[in-house]
Amino acid sequence: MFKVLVSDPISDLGISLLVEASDISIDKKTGLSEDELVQIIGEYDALLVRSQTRVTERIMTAGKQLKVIGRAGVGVDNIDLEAATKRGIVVINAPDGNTITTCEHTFAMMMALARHIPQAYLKTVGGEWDRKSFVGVELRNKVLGVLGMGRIGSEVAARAKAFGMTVLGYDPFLTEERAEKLGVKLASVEDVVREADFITVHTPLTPETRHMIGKEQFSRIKKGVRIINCARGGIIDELALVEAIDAGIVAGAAFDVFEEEPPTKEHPFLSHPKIIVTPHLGASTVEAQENVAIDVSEQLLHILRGEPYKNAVNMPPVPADVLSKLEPYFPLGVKLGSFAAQIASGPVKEIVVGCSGELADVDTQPLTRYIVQGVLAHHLGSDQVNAVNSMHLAKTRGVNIVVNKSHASKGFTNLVSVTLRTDKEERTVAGALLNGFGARITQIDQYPVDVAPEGNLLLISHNDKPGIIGRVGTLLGSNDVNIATMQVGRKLVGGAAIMVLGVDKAVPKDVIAQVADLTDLVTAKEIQLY
Ligand SMILES: NC(=O)C1=CN([C@@H]2O[C@H](COP(=O)(O)OP(=O)(O)OC[C@H]3O[C@@H](n4cnc5c(N)ncnc54)[C@H](O)[C@@H]3O)[C@@H](O)[C@H]2O)C=CC1
Ligand SMILES: O=C(O)C(=O)COP(=O)(O)O
Repeated sequence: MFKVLVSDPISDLGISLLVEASDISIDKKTGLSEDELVQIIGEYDALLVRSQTRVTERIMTAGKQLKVIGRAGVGVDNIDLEAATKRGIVVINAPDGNTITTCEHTFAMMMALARHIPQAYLKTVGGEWDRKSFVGVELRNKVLGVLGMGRIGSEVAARAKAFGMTVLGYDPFLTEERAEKLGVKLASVEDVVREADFITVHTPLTPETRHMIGKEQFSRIKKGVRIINCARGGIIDELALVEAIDAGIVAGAAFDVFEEEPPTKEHPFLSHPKIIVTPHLGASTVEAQENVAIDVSEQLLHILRGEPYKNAVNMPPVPADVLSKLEPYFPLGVKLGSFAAQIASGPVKEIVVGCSGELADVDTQPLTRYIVQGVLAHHLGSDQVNAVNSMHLAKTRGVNIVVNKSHASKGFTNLVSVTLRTDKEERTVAGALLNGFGARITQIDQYPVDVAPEGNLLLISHNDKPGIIGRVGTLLGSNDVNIATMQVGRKLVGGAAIMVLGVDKAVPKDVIAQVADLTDLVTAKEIQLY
């Protein structure tokens, strides 16, 4: 008998599959503190949650029998994935079941914002008949900027067209062809900021999306814009938004999510007349809750019964014999993928994986999964992509995967390479495991290098002229950026060259811009590999 603990409000109908299963017993205990969960989790094989329960490492350590954590929804930012993976606990989510519901909530918020419905309601039920203060705006003929064109963003775009809106879409995976299919104009964040009358965000919260609309964007944003966030708190800088509204730049905002949930009573959104809020209700419909609970219950049963399953967010199942040969290459694969994703500009259309040397005789499919994970995680968020779901995600986003194998490995026992083909360019990174030295990046584009793939790196392309290294070093030094390692690569004396610097901390954006402005510098890009 497997014991399942449901610790958040989850649809009864959705989990009827579990309730009726003869090998499952279910306990529902919602609203427990971490201490209370730690006390009881030891007897359970599975934990079923939404976003309220924070599944911490402490809870997992106490969950000695815990085999699976099911998230009835999309975001798994409330679950410590690393801790789960370390313990072999499979984390599954239900990414498709609440798409439409959240999209519809976005429209509810957009229309409530355009027509001041919450504010007008409050006055009316308070006994006032105020028809002057709440003159709204139409959606028709307005420009809607959608940042994040995944499941929810694409549905929002489709419905916006029915309202007669022009849709500008931005997503690192949005190609010209897909944009055309969706009837959306492919745009940059900058285009959206400058042109949109309404902006809605539908990305995960990642280091890249955090404050993607912040102080800097508000300084250029179209006057009178209205902003909606039904994705994750923190994508829009909350304080900068309040300032922009108070300065008369932004006309209003509608937020379902907060940087800290629940927000404190003093949170400026809660008393602002131009900001409307809901308490993370995006996924809260009868239908969505049934859908996500059914999805996650089905998978949970498969996992507990040892059957194949989908949508595992964390655990890569690799056969033992293959694992022993390939495992050392998995971290290198993720880092090569991530490195390539960080240097390539434009939506990725194709990932070409090269495995040469002894690896040519091994089933390298699991390694490919890790490389694709590295590429996709840079944009989709490292909590959403893993070696189990990376190929599926690449497929659903129309990214083609090609694998080339060869016994010739340029003097290395094994060489792994990743080439990304985007709308704009083709970029290659290769690496190997060197005896006694560990993982190394051995090639960037056409240049041979020897770089440890870790920490903060600065990739500079420049003209091979005397003095350039000194100028870069002086500029970084004067900005308190310490250079730990340096590699220079070139094909021809005096020709195009690259420099890869390992630096002790993240380099501020303005310093990178100054580096890029140096004489004989072509580009400067920071790469983070963790
Ligand atoms: N308010 C609520 O109750 C709910 C919130 N959500 C949240 O909504 C968000 C979107 O969910 P889905 O559409 O299902 O996810 P998805 O994974 O299908 O779409 C996210 C998209 O964001 C894109 N993206 C990543 N970085 C980006 C960047 N820097 N700029 C622009 N786009 C970027 C990705 O390429 C991807 O296409 C997630 O954060 C999810 O947790 C989802 C359901 C309910
Ligand atoms: O699915 C998601 O990402 C959500 O944010 C929904 O959260 P919830 O299940 O309503 O607590």
